[in-house]
Amino acid sequence: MTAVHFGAGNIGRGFIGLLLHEAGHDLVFVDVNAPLIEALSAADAYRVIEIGPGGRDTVVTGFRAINSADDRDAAVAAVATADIATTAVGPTVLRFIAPVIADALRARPAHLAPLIVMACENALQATDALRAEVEQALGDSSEALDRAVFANTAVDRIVPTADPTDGLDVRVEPFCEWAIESAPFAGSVPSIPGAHFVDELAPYIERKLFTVNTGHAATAYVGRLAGATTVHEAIGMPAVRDAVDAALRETSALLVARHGFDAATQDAYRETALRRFANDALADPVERVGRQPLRKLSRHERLIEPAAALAEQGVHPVALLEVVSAALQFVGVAGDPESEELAQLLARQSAEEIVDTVTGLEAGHPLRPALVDRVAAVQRAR
Ligand SMILES: NC(=O)c1ccc[n+]([C@@H]2O[C@H](COP(=O)([O-])OP(=O)(O)OC[C@H]3O[C@@H](n4cnc5c(N)ncnc54)[C@H](O)[C@@H]3O)[C@@H](O)[C@H]2O)c1
Ligand SMILES: O=P(O)(O)OC[C@@H](O)[C@@H](O)[C@H](O)[C@H](O)CO
Repeated sequence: MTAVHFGAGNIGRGFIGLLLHEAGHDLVFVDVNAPLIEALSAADAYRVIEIGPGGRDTVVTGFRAINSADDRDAAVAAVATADIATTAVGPTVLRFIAPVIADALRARPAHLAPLIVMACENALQATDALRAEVEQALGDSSEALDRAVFANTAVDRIVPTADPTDGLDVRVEPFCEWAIESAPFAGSVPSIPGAHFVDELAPYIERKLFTVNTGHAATAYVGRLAGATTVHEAIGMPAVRDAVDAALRETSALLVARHGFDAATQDAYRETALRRFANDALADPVERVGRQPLRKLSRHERLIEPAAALAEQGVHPVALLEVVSAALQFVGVAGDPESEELAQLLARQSAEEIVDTVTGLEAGHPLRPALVDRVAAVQRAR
């Protein structure tokens, strides 16, 4: 069995690659980072090191690596005969992966079972988004889509920015969860012991995105303004913790109402997330967790989506709006082009325009007046 994984970064090596290896797959990592591909090609093993209470080490073997920027044909050929193709490249990169998968489906031998495609990104319905890009890339040959099964997933494991001295080894938190929707497999789900299959993914991905990622983003944005450099340092500051806790109580109320979670179970899930953020062994920089503020402030992401849904129910999401204000101040971050773009937008556009271009919130939406006020206040303070 062979699995091709796009994106040999933190989650690629430290989570998805590991679980597919443990499921018995030979791995093919596809990436565009030349030094990383060279290092993987020269190695026959790397370690996944769990840091924090209960952590263990695992060795991953049985992989090869392809630089799709240099040898696109090799990437297409690998996917064309693989059993599984996964991605962990970031939601904004999926459109660059799609043409490779499209060409692989065109070339896929007819006798092979459908390719299982799963995007493992922090976004709602990321695999559906990838499928739409693949369909567009296929153009007139869209019948080739039948040679694949597309399944949405929710992935959860904090993997901080790699320490350059670790080489290919990856430091990860002990916790992990990979939920995969079962419906696309029509009763014949693949064997991935580290993952679990669920009838309906929406409750899982929304709970994860609007608890772990909303809380993480809140910790990073509010913490950075308070002078913290890491997530654990930030969550250790009482004022930051209160702000994060308040935002997560708002999203918890939404999740309980929307998906019928037991309130006590959601409370425990929220507390677990806060404990995970406090893992000082991770030393996770606030810049990694806050990265790409424009993506994180977009309409269906971890801040605006729950705030908008609450406003639609007549609830004023005051704590989430505090986090949005902090996110709007994630400017001047070296190596993050979205941080620079945000600064430019704040300088050049009106508050109304920024709400349109950054958050995409509809005209007449009940959250809009408060959001415009928040943007204007951040602009005035600059
Ligand atoms: N790190 C975490 O804690 C974590 C946890 C859960 C989910 N995620 C999600 O996983 C995804 C990846 O995050 P990460 O932290 O591993 O990022 P990362 O930057 O460590 O890895 C991304 C990799 O994708 C590669 N890449 C970029 N463009 C590519 C292309 N066109 N083709 C192939 N590879 C390409 C990069 O070179 C990089 O190696 C994101 O969607 C993120 O939200 C991350
Ligand atoms: O990867 P992002 O940029 O969407 O979000 C940053 C972090 O919140 C995220 O990577 C978490 O560490 C992860 O989602 C935990 O499962």
